[in-house]
Amino acid sequence: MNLSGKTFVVMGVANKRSIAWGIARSLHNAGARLIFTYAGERIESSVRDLANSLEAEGTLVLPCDVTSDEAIASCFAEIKEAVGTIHGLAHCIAFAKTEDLKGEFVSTSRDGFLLAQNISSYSLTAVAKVARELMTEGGSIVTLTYLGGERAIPNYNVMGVAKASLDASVRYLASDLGKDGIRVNSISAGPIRTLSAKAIGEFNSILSEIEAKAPLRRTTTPEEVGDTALFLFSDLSRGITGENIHVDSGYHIL
Ligand SMILES: NC(=O)c1ccc[n+]([C@@H]2O[C@H](COP(=O)([O-])OP(=O)(O)OC[C@H]3O[C@@H](n4cnc5c(N)ncnc54)[C@H](O)[C@@H]3O)[C@@H](O)[C@H]2O)c1
Repeated sequence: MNLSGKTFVVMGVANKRSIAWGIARSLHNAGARLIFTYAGERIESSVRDLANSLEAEGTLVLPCDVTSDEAIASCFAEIKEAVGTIHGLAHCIAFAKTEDLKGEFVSTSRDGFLLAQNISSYSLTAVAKVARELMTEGGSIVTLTYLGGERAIPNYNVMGVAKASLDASVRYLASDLGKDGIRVNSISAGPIRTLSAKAIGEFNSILSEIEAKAPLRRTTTPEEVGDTALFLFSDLSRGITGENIHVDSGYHIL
């Protein structure tokens, strides 16, 4: 797989456990140039350290809080100025209030519901709108979803509803952007212990269930997700758009 000469935006690295970091490493190993975006000064140094550890020329690290259209516009204006054209974008962003990731979904507040939808689902459309302008040679957009958007999974609650909306957005965006040669797909990752996952109630028991019952009898790694993203970013997947690929040791078939 050779992506040298191509530039990819990776949104959502927080630390070395982030799935976005797994995707970044797969892209980097294939020779791609990377642009990282992050939200909040709190994680800036961690993202910069990881980006520097790649020792790759031309890597950029830019702020982009996806709740702000102005922040998205200014981030992509900077990207345009620096590289002109991008070939792909990894959207690895989600957030919900901890209190909405346990107990009964029926207790979800209006605020909590809208917050999860805004950051975890609408942001894909907000970003695709501006990224499209930079994908002048066509492109590939990949987002991350979870089985909790297809089924009611205990504690996933408000995030499951946000993922269902994200999954539908993938189909509508794929339908709109196909004529520009831009493909839009998702990866439904099996549970991985990351910063965001820590907020989900009884996450350890979800991991144990996968180890005990998934066809492959093991949990998913960020590297496995990264390599599937690499496939979706490459020409090998040129006929695929609007699709969701489960990278979950086969758990979803049960
Ligand atoms: N970890 C899992 O088990 C799992 C499984 C399936 C899907 N996913 C999805 O993978 C994606 C990445 O999550 P992760 O598990 O790697 O956790 P993570 O905590 O490493 O990444 C989540 C990222 O979202 C970013 N983010 C939150 N609010 C933001 C905002 N307003 N603007 C910009 N960025 C913002 C955070 O800064 C962080 O970098 C998420 O969409 C998550 O739902 C995770």
